[in-house]
Amino acid sequence: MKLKDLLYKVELIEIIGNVDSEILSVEFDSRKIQKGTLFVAQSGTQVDGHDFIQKSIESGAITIVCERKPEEINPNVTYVVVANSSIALGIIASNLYDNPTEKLKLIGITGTNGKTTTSTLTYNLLESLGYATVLISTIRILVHGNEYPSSHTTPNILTLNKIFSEAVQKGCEFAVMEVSSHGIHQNRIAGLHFQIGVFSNITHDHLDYHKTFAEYIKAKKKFFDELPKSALALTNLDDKNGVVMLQNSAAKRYSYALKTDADFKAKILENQFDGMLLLLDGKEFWTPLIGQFNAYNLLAVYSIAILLGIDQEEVLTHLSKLKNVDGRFQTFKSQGGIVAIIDYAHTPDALENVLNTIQNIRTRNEKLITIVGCGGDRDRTKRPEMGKMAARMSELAIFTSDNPRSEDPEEILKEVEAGVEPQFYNRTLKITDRKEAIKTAYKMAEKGDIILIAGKGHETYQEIKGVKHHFDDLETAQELSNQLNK
Ligand SMILES: CC(=O)N[C@H]1[C@@H](OP(=O)(O)OP(=O)(O)OC[C@H]2O[C@@H](n3ccc(=O)[nH]c3=O)[C@H](O)[C@@H]2O)O[C@H](CO)[C@@H](O)[C@@H]1O[C@H](C)C(=O)N[C@@H](C)C(=O)N[C@H](CCC(=O)O)C(=O)O
Ligand SMILES: Nc1ncnc2c1ncn2[C@@H]1O[C@H](COP(=O)(O)OP(=O)(O)OP(=O)(O)O)[C@@H](O)[C@H]1O
Ligand SMILES: N[C@H](CCC[C@H](N)C(=O)O)C(=O)O
Ligand SMILES: [Mg+2]
Repeated sequence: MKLKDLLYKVELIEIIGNVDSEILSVEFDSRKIQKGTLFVAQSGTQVDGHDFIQKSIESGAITIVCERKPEEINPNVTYVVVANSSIALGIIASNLYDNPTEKLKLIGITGTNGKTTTSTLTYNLLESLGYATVLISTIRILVHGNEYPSSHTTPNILTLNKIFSEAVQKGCEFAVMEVSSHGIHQNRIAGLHFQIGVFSNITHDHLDYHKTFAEYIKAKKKFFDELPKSALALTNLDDKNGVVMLQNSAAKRYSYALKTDADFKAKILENQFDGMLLLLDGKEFWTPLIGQFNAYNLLAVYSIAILLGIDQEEVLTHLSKLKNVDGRFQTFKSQGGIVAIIDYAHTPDALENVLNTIQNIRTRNEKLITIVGCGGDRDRTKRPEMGKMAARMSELAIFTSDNPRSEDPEEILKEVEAGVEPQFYNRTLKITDRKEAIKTAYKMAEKGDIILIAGKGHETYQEIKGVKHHFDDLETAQELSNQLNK
């Protein structure tokens, strides 16, 4: 594509050189440059891409998009100076792939918890209704059933446009994606054309990155601030920040809630281990999904479908057939009658929600054993909070490793244990090896007891010092319960 076509709608400060050159590829990483590449230099959390401009030219870059021109100008290279490189990259990426999101109805879901669940359920609903759809999620990327590798909750903007463009070619009509706060803050969604923006909730997470809760809220709010007038914005009014999120949005506003008046409402009539009976927008509705948080997720999915103009009866019929998302309150009953619950709760709020859900359903004639840990190189302030919740709300809490990454697992666990209230000290154990922790839980459990294995959900690895070792909570629970005849 010609450089001038790629730069259409990019806010330019200065151009040095020829804009008629033919660009063969676009990259933001100097290590991936080939001949004829346009390199976008952007500053990051570790290094500044501007420091790699020279290297990228040596590797074949013929155009540099940057915020500051280098001191030395190469006469064979075109320099495009912009105010913000990552926003420019978003617009260039859209142009490169012929603006695919203008041809799709794109739904973006943001919030601390519930993004994967809500986006996956929305994808499953739309597909079951017969609409070809794209899903971009933490667990998987699906283009009308075809799976692509997924490494981030919100991939980079080049990958996103590439996938959306393939989706358009395959005839997809809808796209649903998770929008993470990192993604918003780093402009990984710049230039995308959203039809609906959804806010689920905001609680404690990622303060290592955003520093303060106010900055974290600001990052999420930016998504709604930037939605166009033609878009719809849907918020959860039961969340303290549900109103604030949309207050500066030009989009048409809608709301959902369980506890207050809203455009879309639901009420839990029955909540059991095998499902829930809901009153959804005035209609009784049975779902195999469990727990209040899933009532929110289902209500959000229902609202999205209605806002997309799909018939209510059809939506309810297909919605009631949707099953749990992998690793989200996934239950496994062993031959000895012990119930394991595998859940991705990795924030204090999610852990509290899951424990509350279990408390509301259990008979209390049984023990609840919670196995939990906290990730390394992630928000450390979550650790004592999660330790406190697990010990307070279970008969036994076993603290164990959850992707220690570059950190010492023992040190992470000390920070988790530090949150335990003194009256509950005798309810906790520390078993650093996750498999040993699960084994101990099964050894101590009897028929009818519940083991909550939290934090890793669908993950199939344990990341230690840069190496991902195979580890799967569900698989391990199945294997050990069998081995122990439990
Ligand atoms: C903290 C963070 O989000 N980092 C992301 C960010 O990297 P960065 O800003 O650190 O990049 P950097 O290394 O400083 O480099 C700056 C620039 O120089 C370029 N560079 C760098 C080196 C070089 O030799 N040449 C070169 O050109 C880089 O390509 C980049 O453009 O931009 C990269 C490219 O898009 C991401 O891969 C990377 O994700 C890292 C791996 C990551 O772990 N991110 C997590 C925290 C994340 O994004 N998580 C959220 C979900 C969180 C949640 O809600 O639970 C997600 O959306 O997945
Ligand atoms: N609507 C919700 N409100 C609060 N907690 C929820 C909600 N939905 C799910 N959870 C809890 O949070 C965990 C993570 O859910 P999910 O993966 O859907 O969230 P996410 O926002 O995609 O997370 P991530 O940011 O890590 O991608 C679940 O395992 C469950 O414990
Ligand atoms: N998207 C989240 C997932 C955390 C999952 C937990 N298992 C961990 O590794 O901390 C993150 O990267 O912070
Ligand atoms: Mg997710």
